[in-house]
Amino acid sequence: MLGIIGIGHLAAALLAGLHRAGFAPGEVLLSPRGRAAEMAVRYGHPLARDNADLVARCDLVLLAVRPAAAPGAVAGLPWRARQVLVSACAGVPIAALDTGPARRMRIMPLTAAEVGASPTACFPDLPEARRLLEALGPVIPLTSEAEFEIATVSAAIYGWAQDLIARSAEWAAAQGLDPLVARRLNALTFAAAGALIDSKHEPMAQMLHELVTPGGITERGFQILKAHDVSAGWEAACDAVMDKLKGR
Ligand SMILES: O=C(O)[C@@H]1CCC=N1
Repeated sequence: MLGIIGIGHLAAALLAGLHRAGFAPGEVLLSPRGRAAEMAVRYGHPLARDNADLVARCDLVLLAVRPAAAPGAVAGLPWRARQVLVSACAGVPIAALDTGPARRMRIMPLTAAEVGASPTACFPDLPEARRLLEALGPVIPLTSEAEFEIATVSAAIYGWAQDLIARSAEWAAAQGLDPLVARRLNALTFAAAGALIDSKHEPMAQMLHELVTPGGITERGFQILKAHDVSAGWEAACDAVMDKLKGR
């Protein structure tokens, strides 16, 4: 059975993704706090008495509490060998999670798991968690915890991408486009850029070069973005996220 400790926004998205992928009510046990009661009613999953009860009854335990609470949430529970803890807590090193004989892995799912579209970074890639991860979207295995940490920055980029979509849609709506049309157009435009790049192997710079018509509209916008040093700001934001992750 899969147990989930920490039923907040992320777990709610993951539960929706699991439901969509066909996980049955009897396959998932929820720790009783946060939004657990609401999720139990929505999907029919039972509630554990407490975290010790959950760990005693589950082979796979997903941890989705706030990072600062992660070490305390797993310490002192009745962990056994052949059990796996899957931590979705950004920036919390494996070494900070004391699970005794149970194995540990880290994942960084996105809330798009709700629609089966989360590219979920993981380290190490333990087969016991494969069915769980594949239910959420494409699995991106990393080969070291240092690599995984770099991949974790994408979870912040995901938020910035949503902000760019929101601002582009708001701009278009302010110009007179129907707000729902603007929202859909911009969401699908960002998704389209990602889908094309992910489907090809040619250098991204070459793809962009082919896209940008000399003297055209994309080039005009790039001139303004460059004048505002947007690329430098973006890189500085990524650096700051990395520093924060390392400080946890
Ligand atoms: O902002 C955060 O720290 C978490 C990780 C990625 C999204 N939310």
